[in-house]
Amino acid sequence: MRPELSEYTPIYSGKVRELYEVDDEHLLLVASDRISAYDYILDTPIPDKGRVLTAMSVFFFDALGVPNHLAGPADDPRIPESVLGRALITRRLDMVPVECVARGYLTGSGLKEYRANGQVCGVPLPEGLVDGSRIDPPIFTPATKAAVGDHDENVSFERVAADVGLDLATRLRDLTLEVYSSGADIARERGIILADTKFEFGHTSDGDLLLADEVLTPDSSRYWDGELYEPGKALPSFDKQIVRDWLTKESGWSTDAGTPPPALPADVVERTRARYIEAYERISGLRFADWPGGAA
Ligand SMILES: N#Cc1c(N)ncnc1-c1cnn(Cc2cccc(F)c2)c1
Repeated sequence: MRPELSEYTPIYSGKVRELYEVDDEHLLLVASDRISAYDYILDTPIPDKGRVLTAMSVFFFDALGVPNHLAGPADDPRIPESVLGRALITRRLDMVPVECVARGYLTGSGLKEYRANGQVCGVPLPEGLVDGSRIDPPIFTPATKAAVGDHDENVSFERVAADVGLDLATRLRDLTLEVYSSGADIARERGIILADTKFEFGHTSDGDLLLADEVLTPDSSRYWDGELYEPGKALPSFDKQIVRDWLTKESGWSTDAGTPPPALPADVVERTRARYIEAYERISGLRFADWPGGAA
């Protein structure tokens, strides 16, 4: 008999995820079906988004073989039925207060910084790069965790070293670039570009540094369709572009409307759900139908 979610103490609620205390040593990390666009949490959920992104994290945790915070399987008996398939039991860690970002392509806030001063987080880049240019080898572009509702602030490696010490900053950088490169290689072989990603790490009570949070999901990474990739062209998001295009080109809403986006039509929801499943099945080579928590 599985416990009820109400038996666990909620300790954090993010835009699309929640964190609960299971016991002194363990947490329950829950991924919702909520989707965000243009800094809004949309009213319409995407069915199975939480389960697909949880399955993606588990695939990459297993594939990358890096010591991590997972403390049980996807069907662990401590996981309540109501969140089965979109929740994981993890070890409770002392989290390192650094958003560990790796970039293999120039876009977003990195592109904005580059256009202003030719570098990203203090890392100089060659002249002449454009939106979507490959950065090879990838670069470590850390950020400080923002308060709820704010954007993270890009910081230099030197600032991270000042905050957490040079040894730990160096380990965070090396691990971030190693894990990103390995994951991006796996995805690229299957036709999906992981342009960038954000990792979080934490320490056990024994002082071991573990990879935590979610790993290489479409919510923590930019997913691009490898078949469409060419530098200099605004690159659509593999998973979110259907929603973005409907909102800005068909719904009558605009990003400067000052009002929340409208509810999504059923076909946009279903096509978006299908894109998440397609990304998972292409990258993992597994069937989403085999993942726990599906309709009985
Ligand atoms: N992972 C992890 C983790 C851990 N293993 N131990 C202690 N703290 C965290 C932790 C704290 N904040 N977050 C972000 C986060 C993740 C998921 C859902 C949320 F609501 C919020 C993660």
